[in-house]
Amino acid sequence: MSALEAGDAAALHRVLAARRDVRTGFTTDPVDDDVLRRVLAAAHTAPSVGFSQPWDFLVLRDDDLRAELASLAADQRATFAASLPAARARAFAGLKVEAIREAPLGVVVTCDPTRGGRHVLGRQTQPRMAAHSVAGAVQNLWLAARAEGLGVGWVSFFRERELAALLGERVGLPQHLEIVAYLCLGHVSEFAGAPELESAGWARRRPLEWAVHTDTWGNHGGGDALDGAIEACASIDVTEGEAAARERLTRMTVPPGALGQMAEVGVRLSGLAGDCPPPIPEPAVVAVFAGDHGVHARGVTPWPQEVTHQMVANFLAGGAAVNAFANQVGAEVVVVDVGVAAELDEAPGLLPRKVRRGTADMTAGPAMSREEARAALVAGVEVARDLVAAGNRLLVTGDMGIANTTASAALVAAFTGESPEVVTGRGTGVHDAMLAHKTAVVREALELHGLLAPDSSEGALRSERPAEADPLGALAAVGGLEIAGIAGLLLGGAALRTPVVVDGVVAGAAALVAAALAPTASHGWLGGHRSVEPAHTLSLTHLGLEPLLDLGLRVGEGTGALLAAPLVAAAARALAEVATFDAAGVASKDA
Ligand SMILES: O=C(O)c1ccc[n+]([C@@H]2O[C@H](COP(=O)([O-])O)[C@@H](O)[C@H]2O)c1
Ligand SMILES: Cc1cc2nc[nH]c2cc1C
Repeated sequence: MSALEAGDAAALHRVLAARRDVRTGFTTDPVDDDVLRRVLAAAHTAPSVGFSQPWDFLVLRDDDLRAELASLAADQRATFAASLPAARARAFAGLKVEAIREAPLGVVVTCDPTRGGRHVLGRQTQPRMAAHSVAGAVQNLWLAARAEGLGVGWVSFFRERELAALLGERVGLPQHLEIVAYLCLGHVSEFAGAPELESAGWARRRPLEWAVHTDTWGNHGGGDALDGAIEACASIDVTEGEAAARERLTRMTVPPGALGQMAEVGVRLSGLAGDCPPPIPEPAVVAVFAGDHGVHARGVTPWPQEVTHQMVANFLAGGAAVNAFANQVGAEVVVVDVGVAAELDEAPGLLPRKVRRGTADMTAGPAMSREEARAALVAGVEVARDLVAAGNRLLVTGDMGIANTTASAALVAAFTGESPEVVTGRGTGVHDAMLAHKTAVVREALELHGLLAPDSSEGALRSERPAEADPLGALAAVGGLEIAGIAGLLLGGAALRTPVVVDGVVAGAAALVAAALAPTASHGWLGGHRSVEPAHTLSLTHLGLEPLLDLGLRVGEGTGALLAAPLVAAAARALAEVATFDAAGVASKDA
């Protein structure tokens, strides 16, 4: 008998679903004092650490003061806008982030971290519980306001101490208080059906399943993120979208076939989307997966292993080739540490997902365990999910890992059946003697793990490909953590019907692993460029991917794929924007 009446429970869920963070559409209608009191009373019933009730509510009506607050927020808005990649900045320009002047009331919700003295139950171990309690009060306020038909917008475009100082000066706000929320509150012309940021395409709602872990972290009800991605890839059916694109291409005001490879990219994007025109694949983000390699000890590269983490620092500081190219094409750069040997300091843009500190030497045993290979794949799928939920519509693979062209060559040999002599390349620029040694090391590793195709010395494409039967085993034996992460990104992107641009030889090796795990996933991938590494061309051919660019690049990091990103977007735009012969009144050619 303790549950609410069915109607009351349903009403509660309706309020939860109908609550919006409101930034547009406030009206000038005054808020009735009784209504405001009910809303604040709801906030005051929130749970709090040790029943300390650390909140206070400062109700602001003064127009001049609110105008000053709005100008503080405008400064922070400008700072944020200046930090954004071009495509994001364009989208942000159309978003409203506060209604400080338009809403008739401002409510500053504070937290007194000292309230109750020394012995607040539960706060001595977790001091942040005081502020968390205040956030609970804000949520109560928000829901009660919605039930009363009042809109609330929580504005965080403030530097907290700057806001506190201004409020201290103007209205006597005590300076020992923390400011948890500035809320715009008032009547609204309507409540939107979905969050404004979702409707604007800024971000997407994450499915509940991704957020729920049962018994073990990562178990989302019968499987992990990799299982989920592989299952979702199995249902990719490109037939309708491709057919619609091919049909539209025949009616577009260009001579038949004149769009060349751009048409094929448009067809591919439409196939993946199941629709034509496909969504414009912007904004783009490059995820640079970084890891070290035990095989480095065998002298397969002229560079010291520390260059991996030094280059990661360079990416995060914005000083690498990937940053320059990302700036040029308006993409974001994130770095994912799946296996760098060094400990990395926290930094904006760094996703710490270390599975282990570098792999082991693949010529002495497996580079990693199957569990570790799987964990890095899962990390890649989860990075794809997070980046897509954050609003990205094009994923670009990137890699950093000294000695990873050795691991990539070994994987490409194992998946294509080609010989070590054919697949092994010069990587960062090894000289002839080192190339011969590197090739021998690749052969040794493949032999040790039973991954060498029986007749692979002859160099032709082999029918017997030992890795196909056990892709995870091959990845664990001769792969790399960043290669596994990229394979996960490729699967995660395809699973979400979000195209992924494949970079150089390392991404090519990862794509072979991913395609062996989920063959239909490759419908979601585009060949960004052709690297000079021989293993790259072999993997692209094997996967049926036609590279968009051939610039003689061998940088890695995602550089070549980034340069191709605008071409991918242009292919989608052509399908959306090029008029048909009928619509434009252009005569089609005589039969
Ligand atoms: O992308 C490519 O095709 C490519 C070709 C040669 C080298 N690389 C990069 O160079 C590093 C590995 O080279 P190496 O010689 O140490 O194996 C690694 O960080 C890769 O991103 C990348
Ligand atoms: C300098 C340098 C930059 C790189 N970027 C990707 N791999 C790299 C390897 C080296 C050595």
